[in-house]
Amino acid sequence: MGEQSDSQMKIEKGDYGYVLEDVPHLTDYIPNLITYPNPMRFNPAYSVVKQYFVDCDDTVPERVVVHKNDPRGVHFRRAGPRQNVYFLPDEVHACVVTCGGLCPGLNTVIREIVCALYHMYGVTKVLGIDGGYRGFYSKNTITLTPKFVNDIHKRGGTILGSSRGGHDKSKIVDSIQDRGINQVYIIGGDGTQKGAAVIFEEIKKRGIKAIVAGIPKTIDNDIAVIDKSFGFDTAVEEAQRAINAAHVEAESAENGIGVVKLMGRYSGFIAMYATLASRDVDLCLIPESPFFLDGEGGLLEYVEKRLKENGHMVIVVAEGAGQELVAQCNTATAKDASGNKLLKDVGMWLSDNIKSHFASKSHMTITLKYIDPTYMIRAVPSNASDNIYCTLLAQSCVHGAMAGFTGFISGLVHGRQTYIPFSRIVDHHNKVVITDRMWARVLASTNQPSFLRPKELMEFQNAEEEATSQMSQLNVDASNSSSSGKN
Ligand SMILES: Nc1ncnc2c1ncn2[C@@H]1O[C@H](COP(=O)(O)OP(=O)(O)O)[C@@H](O)[C@H]1O
Ligand SMILES: O=P(O)(O)OC[C@H]1O[C@](O)(COP(=O)(O)O)[C@@H](O)[C@@H]1O
Ligand SMILES: [Mg+2]
Repeated sequence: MGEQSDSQMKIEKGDYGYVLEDVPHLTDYIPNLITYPNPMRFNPAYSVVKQYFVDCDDTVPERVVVHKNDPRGVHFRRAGPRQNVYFLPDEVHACVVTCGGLCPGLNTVIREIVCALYHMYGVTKVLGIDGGYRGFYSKNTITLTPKFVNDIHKRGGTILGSSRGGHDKSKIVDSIQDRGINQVYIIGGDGTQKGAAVIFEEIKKRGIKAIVAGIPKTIDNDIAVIDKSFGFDTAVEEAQRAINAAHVEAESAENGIGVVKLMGRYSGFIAMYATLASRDVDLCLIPESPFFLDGEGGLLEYVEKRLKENGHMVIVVAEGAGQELVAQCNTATAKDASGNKLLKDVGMWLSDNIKSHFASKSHMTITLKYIDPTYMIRAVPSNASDNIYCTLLAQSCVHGAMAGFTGFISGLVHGRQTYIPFSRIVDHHNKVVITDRMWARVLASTNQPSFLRPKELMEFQNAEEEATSQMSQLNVDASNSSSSGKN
């Protein structure tokens, strides 16, 4: 664990500032590989589709809102089946592993990888790795067939099990080599994909003809570049049940307060979208937006005001919100087996603080109910729209592997399936931008104060401006260095 991959970015430049951030291919390190016609050509379901195969030059832009004279900017390779493949069906020995925290849709992704391999490419050797990365070297494998995975998308969790920690590069690659595995499908979040990048580098170093392909997973929806992560829709939907319960409890008591804690370690996407969807929330707290409790303009003043106005209120708090405040009264820090910081329970802390604030106010008795549905949300099966999304991600991943691409994740960019290099998603977390329109919509819907003093607001706006200008500069640089044409 904790190793860095040393993968060099594969960049191709074109006219008008066009940049392709490409993904590695088996032929980068194994020359003269034989190709075969894609077996889908002979599949009655797909052979009727006009232009079913993706043109090898198709790419997808990272930015779609542009000005007239902007350079064309960064692009990713479009995912999908290719005319030719680098594996014969009988030659493929695939495996699937799930790592990190649970997320709705894991089973659907497993199911669809197995079914795509079997039904689209005629592959019949697919193994499940039991219990995350450590399962490669410490557990027996599970044979995966379409029959075995037939119903699993209706269940939450992962039939393969998952874990944190246990990433031992040499043991994992030894196991891949010893078993003759040549397609490794790795489903997991940023930590998992860092581990996948390390495995890819080692496989390349050993010169093995084996693909490493990732499917990004996190319920927090904070993976960079992609439109959204699978399971996020389901999580937002499921969060409504908790918010509804909090609202019912709050409404039924005099000065009732319902507090709901939702997941979001570094980002408040679930809290933000669940709040916007619900319309019953009066206060939404996320890690990206600082707040304070006491004094003028503080959270407790707002709670008091809202109760006086409305007689009840609902608060949604993301687990990573206000951690610096919680840490002031509880400084112990611990990490999980993967090295992620373990968070303090902000929901409990907030509830205690609200209760003790009102305990000293005899004229205002409150009833506060704290609901922590986090693991209940994570454990549900994916909803219909996530099921379709998981299917497309899994199929794209299999197409990419059969076409010989490796060291990539499949992800949706502006509604198109793409192949993205590991390095683009592991070094950066998406965050809610609190100077953006979406957060403004939340503030408008809850009517909560922003808790930002003018100086803090200026700092946020400046940071945002700087990030935007850095992005523009990157595009100008890309444009300048490629103005001489393709290289
Ligand atoms: N920098 C890293 N290098 C190699 N493996 C890592 C790295 N970070 C995390 N991992 C491994 O990835 C797996 C999942 O990581 P974790 O952070 O728990 O979840 P997630 O993938 O959801 O972010 C664990 O088995 C962990 O050991
Ligand atoms: O209790 P666990 O299993 O460590 O999971 C808690 C964490 O998992 C998450 O749901 C998602 O994290 P990962 O994407 O890294 O798995 C976080 O929101 C949460 O902090
Ligand atoms: Mg993570």
